[in-house]
Amino acid sequence: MSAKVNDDLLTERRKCEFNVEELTNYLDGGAQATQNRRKLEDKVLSTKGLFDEVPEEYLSHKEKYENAVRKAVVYYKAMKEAEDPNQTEQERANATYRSLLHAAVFKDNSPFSLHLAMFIPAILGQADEEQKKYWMKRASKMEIIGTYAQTELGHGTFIRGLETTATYDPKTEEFVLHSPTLTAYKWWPGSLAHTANYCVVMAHLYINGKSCGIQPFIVQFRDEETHQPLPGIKLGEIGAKLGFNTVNNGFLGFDQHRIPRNRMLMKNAQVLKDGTFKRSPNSKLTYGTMVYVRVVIVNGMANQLARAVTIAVRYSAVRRQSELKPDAGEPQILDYVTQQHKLFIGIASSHAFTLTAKWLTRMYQKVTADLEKGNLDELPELHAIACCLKAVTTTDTSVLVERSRTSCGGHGYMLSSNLPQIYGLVTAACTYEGENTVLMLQTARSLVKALEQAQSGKRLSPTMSYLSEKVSSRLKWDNSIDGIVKGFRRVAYGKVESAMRSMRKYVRSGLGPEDAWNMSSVQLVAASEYTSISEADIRQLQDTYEDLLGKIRPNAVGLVDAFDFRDQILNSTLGAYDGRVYERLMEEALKSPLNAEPVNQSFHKYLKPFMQGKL
Ligand SMILES: CCCCCCCCCCCCCCCCCCCCCC(=O)SCCNC(=O)CCNC(=O)[C@H](O)C(C)(C)COP(=O)(O)OP(=O)(O)OC[C@H]1O[C@@H](n2cnc3c(N)ncnc32)[C@H](O)[C@@H]1OP(=O)(O)O
Ligand SMILES: Cc1cc2nc3c(=O)[nH]c(=O)nc-3n(C[C@H](O)[C@H](O)[C@H](O)COP(=O)(O)OP(=O)(O)OC[C@H]3O[C@@H](n4cnc5c(N)ncnc54)[C@H](O)[C@@H]3O)c2cc1C
Repeated sequence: MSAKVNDDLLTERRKCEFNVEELTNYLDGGAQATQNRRKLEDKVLSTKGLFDEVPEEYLSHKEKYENAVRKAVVYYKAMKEAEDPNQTEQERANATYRSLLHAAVFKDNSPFSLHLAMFIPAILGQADEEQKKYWMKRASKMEIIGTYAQTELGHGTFIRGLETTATYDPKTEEFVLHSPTLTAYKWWPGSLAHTANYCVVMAHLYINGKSCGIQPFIVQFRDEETHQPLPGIKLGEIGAKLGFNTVNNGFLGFDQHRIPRNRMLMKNAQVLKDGTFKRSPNSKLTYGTMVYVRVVIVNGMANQLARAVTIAVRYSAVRRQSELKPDAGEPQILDYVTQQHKLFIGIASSHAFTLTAKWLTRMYQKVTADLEKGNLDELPELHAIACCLKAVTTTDTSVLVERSRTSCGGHGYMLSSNLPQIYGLVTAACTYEGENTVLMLQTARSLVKALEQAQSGKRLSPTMSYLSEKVSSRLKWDNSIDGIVKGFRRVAYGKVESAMRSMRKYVRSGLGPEDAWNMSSVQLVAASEYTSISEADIRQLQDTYEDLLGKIRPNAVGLVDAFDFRDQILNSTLGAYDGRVYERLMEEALKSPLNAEPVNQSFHKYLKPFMQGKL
C-alpha cells in the first residue's frame, strides 16, 4: 500500500495559520529542548525488541505480563543508553514526560511504573540522609525493584484506618510486621505481585503497646537470587482489571515478619534503639509521597489528553460522513460544529493543564525547599491545591478522552484505535492517589476555613484571596478574559458560601459539625451555582464560543501536530500523521488470530452439530 499522506490532511496543513514548530518548541521549553527530545526518541525507538510482534490485546493475561516485563527491561536499558550526560536530570525527565515515550512500548503501562513513580520518590522524601544514600544507590540502578504498599483490602482512603501493624521489639531492635485480619492485607500496589522484591510499606507503629501513628518502612519481601517470597510473607496478584493489566498489582500479607530497626524511613519521625519515639514536626509529612505524585499526575493528564485529541482530530479530518448541504458531497466530520465542540475543548484543556502543571510544580518545589529549612507554613495550601488539581484534571481528562473516543464513531471502539486503552489509563487516575471526591472534600475543608478567616477580617494567601473580595450581589458581566475570570471567582465564592450557609443551618437545627459536614458534602463538592450570571450573559458567551470554534477550525490539525507525537507513541490506527486510517484498520484486523485460518475449529466442534440437530 502506498505511504501517501491523505489529501484532506495535506489541505488542513496548508490551511494552518500559525507556525506549528514554534508551538512545539513552546511546549518543550525551547527549540533546543525539542531537538533533544526528538534525539532521545530517535535513539530509543530504534531499539530492537522494543515492540510487539503480536498486538498486546491478543495475548492472555499471563502472556501480557511476561511480555511487558520483557519490554520493560529492554526499554529501561535503552533509556539509560540514550541518556545525554550534558543534560540535567530535570531536562531528561521533562523530555521523557513530554514525549510519552513509554506509550510507544506499552499500550497499557509498565510493570516498573511504581518503582519510578513512587518507590524512588518515597525514599527521597521519607528516608534520612544515610538511608537515602544506601537505598538510592541500589534503587536508581534497579538492582532492587520496589513499590509503594499503602492501600489494604479494607482501607484505601482512610489512611489512619490501616490495620497492618509494625510493633517495635527493643530486645532485638526489630520491627515485627503483621496483618492481623484479612482486611489488613495490602491490596493494589503495582509491581507487587511478581515484579518487585522490595516495597515501602505504610504500617501502624506500636511501641510498648502505644500507637505512634502510620509510618513508612522499607521491606524486602522476595529473595534477591531466587525471587521466592521470604518467610512470613503471603503474596499474589489481584486479578484482571479495566486497565493497568500489565502493572502487576498485587496483595501482600505479613505473618510476624521481622525487619531491622533501620528499615523504618526516619526522615520525619524516628525510633531510637531503646524504643524512644521522636515525633515528626507534622504527622502529615508521612503523606508527602502522595502529594508529589498528585502533582506529577496533572502533567501526565495534559499529555495523555493531548494524545487522545491528536488521534481524534486527525481522524475527524480524514473521515467524511453524511451531508451538510445538498449535492456538496460528504463533509469532513470536523466541519460539524458539534464535533468541534467535542474536540477543541480537549485541545484547550490539555494546554491549560500543561500550564497549570508547570505552576503547580514550581509551587511544589518551593514548598519542598521550605520544608527542608523547617518552614511548614505553606504545606496545607499545597495539599489543598494538589488535591483539587489532581481531582479536576483526572475527572476532566477521563470525560474528554471518552468524548474523543466516541467522536470517532465505531472505529473509536476498536482497541487498535488505542482510545479505549488511553481511557483505561486516565480513568484509573480518578481513583488512585486519592479518590477524587475525597480529595475535593479535602480542598473544600480548607476553602471553608479560608472563608471563615476572610469573614473575620484575616488576610488570605493569593490563591484564596478571591474569598475576601467584596462581592456585589449583581455581577456586571463582561466577556473579556478578565471578566470571565471574575465571573468564575464569583461562582467559586458563591459555592463555598452556600455550602457554609447550609452547614450552619444544619448545626442550628441541632446536628453536630461532622453530620452537618456530611449533609452539605454534595454542595461542598459541586454546589449549585449561586451565580448572578443572567440568561443574556450566557447567550453572549455562547456566541463568542461558537465564533471561537470557527477560528480554531482551520488550525485544528496544526494544533494537534504541534503536540508532536510520533506515530509509534500514538500507537493508533486512526491517528497516524499520514491519515491512512482505512488501510491501517484493515492491516490491524488481519492480525487477529481468528483470521489465521478460514474455518475455525469451533465450526466442526459445535456449530455444525448444533445446526444439523446432532448436539
Ligand atoms: C527513566 C525515567 C522514567 C520516568 C517515568 C516516571 C513515572 C511517570 C509518571 C507519570 C504520571 C502518572 C503516574 C503513573 C503511574 C502511577 C501509578 C499508580 C500509582 C497509584 C498509587 C496509589 O494510589 S498509592 C495510595 C494513595 N492513597 C491515597 O491517596 C489515600 C488518600 N487519603 C489521604 O490522603 C488521607 O487519608 C486524607 C484523605 C488526606 C485524610 O487524611 P487524615 O484522615 O489523616 O486527615 P484529616 O482528613 O483528618 O485532616 C487532618 C488535617 O490534615 C491535613 N492534611 C491531610 N493530608 C495532608 C497532606 N498530605 N499534607 C498536608 N496536610 C494534610 C488536612 O488538610 C487537615 O487539616 P486541618 O485540620 O487544618 O483542616
Ligand atoms: C489502578 C490502581 C492502581 C493503584 N495502585 C496503588 C499502589 O500502587 N499502591 C497503593 O497503596 N494503592 C494503590 N491503589 C489504591 C488506591 O490508592 C485506592 O483505591 C484509592 O486511594 C481509593 O481508596 P478505596 O479503594 O479505599 O476507595 P473508597 O474510599 O472505599 O471509596 C469508595 C467510595 O466511598 C467514597 N468515600 C470514601 N471516603 C469518603 C469520605 N470521607 N467522604 C465522602 N466519600 C467517601 C468515595 O468517594 C467512593 O465513592 C491503586 C488503585 C488503582 C485503581
